[in-house]
Amino acid sequence: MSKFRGKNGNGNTKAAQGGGKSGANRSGSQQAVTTTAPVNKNDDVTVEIIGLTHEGEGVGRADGFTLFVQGALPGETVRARVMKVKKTYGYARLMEIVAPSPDRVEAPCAIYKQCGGCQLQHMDYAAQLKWKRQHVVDSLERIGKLRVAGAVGAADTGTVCAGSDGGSDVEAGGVPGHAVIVHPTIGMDEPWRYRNKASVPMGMAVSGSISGKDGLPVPDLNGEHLIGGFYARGSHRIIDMDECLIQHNSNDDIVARVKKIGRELGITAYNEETGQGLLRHVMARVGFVTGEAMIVLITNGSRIPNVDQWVARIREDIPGVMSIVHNINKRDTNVIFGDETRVLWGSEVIYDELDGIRFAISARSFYQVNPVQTVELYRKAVEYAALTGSEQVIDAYCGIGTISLFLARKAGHVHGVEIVPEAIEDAKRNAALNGIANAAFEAGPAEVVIPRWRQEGIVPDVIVVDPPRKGCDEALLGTILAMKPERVVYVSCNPSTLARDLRVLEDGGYRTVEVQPVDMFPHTVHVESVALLVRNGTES
Ligand SMILES: C[S@@+](CC[C@H](N)C(=O)[O-])C[C@H]1O[C@@H](n2cnc3c(N)ncnc32)[C@H](O)[C@@H]1O
Repeated sequence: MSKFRGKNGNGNTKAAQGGGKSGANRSGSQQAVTTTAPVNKNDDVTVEIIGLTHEGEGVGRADGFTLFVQGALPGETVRARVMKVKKTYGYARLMEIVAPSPDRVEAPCAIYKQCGGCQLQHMDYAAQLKWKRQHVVDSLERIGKLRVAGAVGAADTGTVCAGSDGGSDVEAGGVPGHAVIVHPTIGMDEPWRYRNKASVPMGMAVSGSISGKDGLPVPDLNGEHLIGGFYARGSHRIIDMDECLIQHNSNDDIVARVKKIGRELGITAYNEETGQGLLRHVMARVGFVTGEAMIVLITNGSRIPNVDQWVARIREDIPGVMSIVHNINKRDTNVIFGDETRVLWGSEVIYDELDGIRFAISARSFYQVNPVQTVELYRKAVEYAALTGSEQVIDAYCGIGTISLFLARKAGHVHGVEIVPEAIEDAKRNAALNGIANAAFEAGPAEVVIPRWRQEGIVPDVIVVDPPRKGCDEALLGTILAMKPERVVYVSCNPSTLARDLRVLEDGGYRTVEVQPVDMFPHTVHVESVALLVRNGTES
């Protein structure tokens, strides 16, 4: 039962039923019960929250009308102010928690409410893990039309699909057939300070009482100074910050010091509206095992004024930095990196280790951001591959060869493919660095390279895929079906595209046996999973 009480003097009193059986969705493609919204902008309403969207917003309903309330948890009664009303749903701002959920905790981050980086700090960690598993289950059922063992259906478990991730056009509930086991999410013992990489956007703010080194005033840039932090929720407004509780301390320290040096040298930040200004992002990366750090200055221009001073000051002020890199991005884009990268000082790469394997990582290469959980994820992928030492394995979307080298320790031969040429250079270097001779790498789109490998006669026993959020290319899925490996191991950072692709593989003759969610991103809504598929008829 959800209660909505209008308070804006428009004469409406809202009282309504909530808790329908199917998931809410913003696109309105499901049955829209109400065409005229029973609430108006600026109404203060009391809402019982019945679920959580995949973006982490609480969901309340009135007569089938849905309100999304950021910061509210399932089971809570909250007072919220209606901010936006669309035809079949609206958004409301959390004003007061009338009756809290037992899963509610105090978010420890001082800027949690403004910052868009984390979405679940207000939820107990054990509840986050449970919710993430349910998110995977929902996606498999709704999008993949898979039957999940022991699943009771999304609407009964308080999870609501927001629709924007592709879950809107199918009904809740699984289909008859084999049941997929979805394991409890593997969480962290210490779910803070887990990120090894920070990519921090830079901006300008009106100067206050900022002083430079030795208390000297910083150069006057029309009364403004350099700031840097993450974007406010749902905007490109930068929240200046010096501490992020999910970042490794080294990254916080680096970004804070680089900002300070930048201020003292009179560096301007790029303004995405005018296209003027220099510094766009500062990226800091640290090897958890080695302690080696890399700094990347991403600028809107080829020349950094006082570059020698920059480098000298960074080296002087920040111990542990092994690599200072400059990347040039002059484009009007949200993409962080441009195409031109050069080393300003030190090494082109830093090193880190995962499960005893050493990796060289260059500025633009993908490297999982949570190394503790990465080891869990990769061990599970290797377990699912069930290698005996003789198998031919393809690792598609291999990045710098991380999973490939884990697999190579147990396989006959691993063929890795990745679209970023620098990452493939790193992968080759990494194989050599670890004395691994049974792994070869090729740069190019997986959907082009793997069909060619097929023509060349490569017959894989196992194919591992770890695509970006958009999932596997259709042509690649077709090639996997044509190559008929005994096992497919699918590593995914997006349950929606995972479910979509599992359906294609199931229809092509594979059976999804089990899925293991892994919490790579505590306190955010993101969840990583690894799925095992076997070819029908190859396993009882
Ligand atoms: C989620 S990351 C996984 C990387 C690696 N498996 C790891 O765990 O570090 C996805 C990778 O796919 C690469 N990629 C994106 N599109 C691709 C494509 N069409 N073909 C091959 N690689 C691609 C990206 O550059 C990125 O390195």
